[in-house]
Amino acid sequence: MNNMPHYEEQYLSLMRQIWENGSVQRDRTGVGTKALFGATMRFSLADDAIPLLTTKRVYWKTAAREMLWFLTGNTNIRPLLEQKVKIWTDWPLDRYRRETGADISQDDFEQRIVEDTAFAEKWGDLGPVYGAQWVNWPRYEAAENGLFRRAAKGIDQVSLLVECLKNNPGSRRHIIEGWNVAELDQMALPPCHKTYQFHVADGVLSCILFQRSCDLGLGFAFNAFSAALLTRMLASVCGYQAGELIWQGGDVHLYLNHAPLVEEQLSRTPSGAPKLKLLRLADSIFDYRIEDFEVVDYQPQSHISAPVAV
Ligand SMILES: Nc1nc(=O)c2c([nH]1)NC[C@@H]1CN(c3ccc(C(=O)N[C@@H](CCC(=O)O)C(=O)O)cc3)CN21
Ligand SMILES: O=c1ccn([C@H]2C[C@H](O)[C@@H](COP(=O)(O)O)O2)c(=O)[nH]1
Repeated sequence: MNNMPHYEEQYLSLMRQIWENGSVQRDRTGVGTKALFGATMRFSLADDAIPLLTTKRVYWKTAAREMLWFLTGNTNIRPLLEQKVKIWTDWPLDRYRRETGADISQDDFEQRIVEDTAFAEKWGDLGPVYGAQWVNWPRYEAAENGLFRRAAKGIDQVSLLVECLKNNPGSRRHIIEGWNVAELDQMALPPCHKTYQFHVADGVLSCILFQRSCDLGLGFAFNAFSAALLTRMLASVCGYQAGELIWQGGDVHLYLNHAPLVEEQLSRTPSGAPKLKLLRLADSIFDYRIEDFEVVDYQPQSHISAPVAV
């Protein structure tokens, strides 16, 4: 064993700092948070290292399925539910209950989305969130009489990024941006992990993720894993090694009703060095499948459940 602090110590010390010194905020959800503004964590991605939390089990396949769904450009929760991924159900369900007054259970709502195509189209869409902006950022072109119309195909930031990483590695413009100001009001939630910037140095690809708002108890574990996975997929299709994930948070918070999670997690000690294996080199960033990913040497402590603030 070496004497380097475990990568997860950064996470636990940020959690402790927020819990002890964060400012109490009345937030949008009404739950209330303790928050701190501005934080950075750095995680190595070299030699298949992956920033998975070890002080609780993280269902990384859920996060990987979500990332693959972003890359398809789909914004409907139906393909997620078909894979039993339920992390986005609360928002459409909330809207359905509000707009119809129906008293439907989450299970029944999810089943209806999977079985009824028309229902899924009407009630399962999140609006132009991540995937829509990543691979189909809307463009407008001049039409008759000085009017404009939406072009059939939007801008595929992901494909452009791959080309740019391969052909112009020294660029300082390797960015995927989710914050489309003109469409924020149509989104179920404005993007949290809003800006990804990549950097190539000596054949090594690194990523900075800027996350404007971070639910440190629940969302972070997914966001860090997903960003690392995206970096690994990009490195692989571009022929680079993966270097580092630098995570930067704006409003980083702990929901006040996460006290049991926070206290339990802060009592635990991180251990081990999980690795993410990409089992196949895909032809394109869009060709990866969940079966292509394997995590080894991951022996986390038990899962800690916590309520999600809607
Ligand atoms: N308050 C809040 N926190 C979030 O992290 C979050 C949102 N809202 N809204 C949009 C998405 C949805 N995300 C979510 C939602 C739920 C879980 C969650 O419940 N995770 C559990 C179980 C995961 C599973 O079933 O696989 C966990 O313990 O990690 C995680 C991320 C991330 N985002
Ligand atoms: O990927 C995600 C998505 C969402 N979150 C969290 C951060 C906040 O707690 C809420 C979003 O609420 P806003 O009022 O829009 O900030 O969801 C996350 O951590 N990661």
